[in-house]
Amino acid sequence: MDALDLLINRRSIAKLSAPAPEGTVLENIIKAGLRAPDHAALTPWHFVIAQGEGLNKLSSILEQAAINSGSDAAVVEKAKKAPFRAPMVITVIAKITEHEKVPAVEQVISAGCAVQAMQMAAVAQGFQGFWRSGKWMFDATVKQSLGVSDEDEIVGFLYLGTPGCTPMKVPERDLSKFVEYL
Ligand SMILES: Cc1cc2nc3c(=O)[nH]c(=O)nc-3n(C[C@H](O)[C@H](O)[C@H](O)COP(=O)(O)O)c2cc1C
Repeated sequence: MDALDLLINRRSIAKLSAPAPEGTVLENIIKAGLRAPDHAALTPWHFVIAQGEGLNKLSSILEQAAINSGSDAAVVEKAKKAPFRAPMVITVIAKITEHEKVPAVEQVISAGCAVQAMQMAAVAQGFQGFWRSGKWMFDATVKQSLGVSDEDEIVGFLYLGTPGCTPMKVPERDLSKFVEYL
């Protein structure tokens, strides 16, 4: 797939089914994440891959977080079901290192770039993805259960799988509304 075509025409797909990427394809996805721009070579990335039994574990973690936060039954049920929207969910974590020249926000941005790169690598290899967030990213139960320390940040849940529909048309955007020249 042509790189520019991928960057310009990519879409996210929420409807994802099995199979999930595996083997070399999955390795390429992780490698793409590890090529995110990285000020001072801090490598501020950690990936927790859930598939199969891992999805059940993630589901239990989200369910427990919803219960602990006093959510009503519908919210607990929604949290419990969330991971099963794809055959694989990769939780992407920004591992923050204190550094005099690289503030935490730069490291979070780098981890965000990793998510984008991983989604693109999935698409380039015939799979698809959807970057999700939500309040559980910031939840103490979720962070603790996934081994995320207080100073580190979950930047997203990257859902990956085989596209279950054709992507929607790319929105037409008027460049002049987004760009100006000094
Ligand atoms: C940090 C981040 C978090 C997101 N979280 C969600 C989410 O929780 N739910 C959702 O429907 N879309 C979320 N999105 C947006 C989708 O991933 C997707 O980009 C959007 O549906 C637009 O589709 P497109 O990528 O095909 O343009 C998030 C995007 C980013 C960058």
